[in-house]
Amino acid sequence: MKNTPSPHNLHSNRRKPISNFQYEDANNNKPKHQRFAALKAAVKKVAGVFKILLFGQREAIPKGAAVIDTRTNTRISGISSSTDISTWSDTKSSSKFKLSQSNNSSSALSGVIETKNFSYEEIFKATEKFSPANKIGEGAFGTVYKGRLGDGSLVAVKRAKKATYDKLIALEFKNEILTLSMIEHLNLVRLYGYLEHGDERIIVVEYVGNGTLREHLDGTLGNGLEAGERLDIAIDVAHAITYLHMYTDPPIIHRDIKSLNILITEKFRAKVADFGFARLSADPNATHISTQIKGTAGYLDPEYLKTYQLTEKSDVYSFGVLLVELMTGRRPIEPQKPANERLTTRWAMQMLKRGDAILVMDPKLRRNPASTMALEKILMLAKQCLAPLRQSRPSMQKCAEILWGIRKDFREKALSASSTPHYSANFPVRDAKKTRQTSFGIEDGDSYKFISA
Ligand SMILES: Nc1ncnc2c1ncn2[C@@H]1O[C@H](COP(=O)(O)OP(=O)(O)OP(=O)(O)O)[C@@H](O)[C@H]1O
Repeated sequence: MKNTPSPHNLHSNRRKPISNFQYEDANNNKPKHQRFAALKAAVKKVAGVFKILLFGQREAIPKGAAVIDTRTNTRISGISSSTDISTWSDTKSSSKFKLSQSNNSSSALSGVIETKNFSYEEIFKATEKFSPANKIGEGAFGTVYKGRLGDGSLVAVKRAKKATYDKLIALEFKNEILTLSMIEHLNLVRLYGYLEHGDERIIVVEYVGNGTLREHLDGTLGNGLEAGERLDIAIDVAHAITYLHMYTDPPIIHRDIKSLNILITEKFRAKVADFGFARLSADPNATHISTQIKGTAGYLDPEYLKTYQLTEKSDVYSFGVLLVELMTGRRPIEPQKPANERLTTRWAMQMLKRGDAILVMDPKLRRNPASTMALEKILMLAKQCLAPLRQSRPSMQKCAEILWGIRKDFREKALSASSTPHYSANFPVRDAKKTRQTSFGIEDGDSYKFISA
């Protein structure tokens, strides 16, 4: 085994929760000037943590980092002048492949998180010989297993299909690894390592243990998501995509934002997964002309479909579809519904225009002034994201800001309503059925409290 960091080591530099900042109490007995210095340091620290929370843990990846695109004939596409598949050293004989820089081959690829080259034995052991009992999912890429590494950490092991292993899968595999290796953010699934060995292609990522957003919306998992939780999930996803668009260099376009690719933590927060289709753009100002379209039906930006030009605003469009999913609980395309309801976004937008937004609200959501207000405002944001012209769509950062405002109003309304006698708000409450604290939807550590303050 190589002397590379374990997943535990990789996390060793993780921030401390803000609740650890006990500066006021701890410094009460100190002289005034010391208290002031401590206060100043703490304020600086909090500001730093705020930046990290909002924008992820990494500084921007330096220019010149490897650029990759996928070229396929079926699912993936996107050939552009700025992409360069040759940045991969794809040696079949090697049990692993290397990352190299497109512009600067002299130095290691900085801005790329350290990952581990797992051995086949390690993975075999971690998944108990790829036991069907450990299978947690299946996608176009292959099968996903839950695994436990030697140090006890839980991981998700994505094993490419062998039967259909071809250039397409190879490109998707490399694309996902390269993209994941450049990002580190609380709301993005983290890469631990990979393995390329013979005809095996395996990606090892952080295990996120509470299913996909789609499963929660369908009710096949959990007890249903409340309005506050849906709002938190929307904000988490907005943060993740903002980070991809604005705080990585080159910017990353995810290209497959959908409820199936949003993983939910035990504390009902969201992590964006599945970077098989992601596009790294070397020049954010360049117009990328794809020869083929990639993405998922129902989420695809109509302007991208029409012009083959891919920009960050295609993710914004898909995010708009996701917002409608979150509010209605429905999938983007519902073939079983009456004709006027089959395209969920069109139906929802028509109802919003008519002033009947309440009619599209997920029947699983409790109706009260706070949730109906949030519904209307979120649908109004979705409408902007779904604008036919990409210039009219907001940036992901703007989406996040609007959502913060909605969450603030939602909380205030819910709090004032809950203090009214005989009023049964769904928020904040201790939900006995779910035995989870839904107060403010803040469950993933105190850090979230700070962000929303
Ligand atoms: N990190 C993870 N933690 C827990 N479960 C996961 C994880 N990654 C994937 N899964 C599960 O496996 C399923 C398939 O994963 P994923 O969508 O990444 O595979 P894929 O082959 O890349 O899919 P796609 O068809 O979208 O390309 C997910 O829907 C989810 O249920």
